[in-house]
Amino acid sequence: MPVSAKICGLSTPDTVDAAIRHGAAYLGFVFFPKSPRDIAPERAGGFGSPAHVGRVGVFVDPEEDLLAYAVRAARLSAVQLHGAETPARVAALRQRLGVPVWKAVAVRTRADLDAGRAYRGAADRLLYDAKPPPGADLPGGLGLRFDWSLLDGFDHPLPWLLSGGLDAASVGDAVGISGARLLDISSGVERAPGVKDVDKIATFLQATARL
Ligand SMILES: O=C(O)c1ccccc1N[C@@H]1O[C@H](COP(=O)(O)O)[C@@H](O)[C@H]1O
Repeated sequence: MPVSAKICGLSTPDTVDAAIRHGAAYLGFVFFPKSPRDIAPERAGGFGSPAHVGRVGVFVDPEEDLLAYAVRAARLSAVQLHGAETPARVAALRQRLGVPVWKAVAVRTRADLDAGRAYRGAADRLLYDAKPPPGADLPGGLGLRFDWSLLDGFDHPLPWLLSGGLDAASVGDAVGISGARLLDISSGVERAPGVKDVDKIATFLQATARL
């Protein structure tokens, strides 16, 4: 099975174009004012994309009105919830929004991975990301990794993707150790926080396509 990727935190036409041209399966847009990658829903909606490329909105404990508006304005095909959303809230939002919901699970230990089981029947997919340090400004997009070997042999409750500190140099090990078939990357294709780099996007997607 091929390995595919979501390029997250896009905010300019040239980087959206690079992600599409080099074969990203998903484009990610961050709707979180504290993030250097925050984008207005209407601006994200202005970026065209072919039907086979998904459009994922990243939110952190969002207000329902923002969510519903962003799904429409940015033409989202899925929503990624990266805060402390409970299984009940995830299930309710999934019903209300009518698009698949991905729930981020912050991982440092095996027990953290097990916490994702509570979202079976509520979320469509789990996204395993590194647990941020206490007091971090952001719950994701920090370029931090967790121990990928925790995923080796894990009995996943839902379809899943791997994120956290990926880059072109490490993606082979990340996939080999974790068994991931879908990856999510943000910092690893940037030249500064929030500034995506078209060459890094191309290199990462080319490295992923060779796996
Ligand atoms: O990218 C952000 O700014 C962000 C803000 C709030 C929640 C999640 C965010 N990004 C997600 O973080 C992971 C990992 O990113 P990185 O590759 O380690 O930089 C990824 O899932 C992004 O979707």
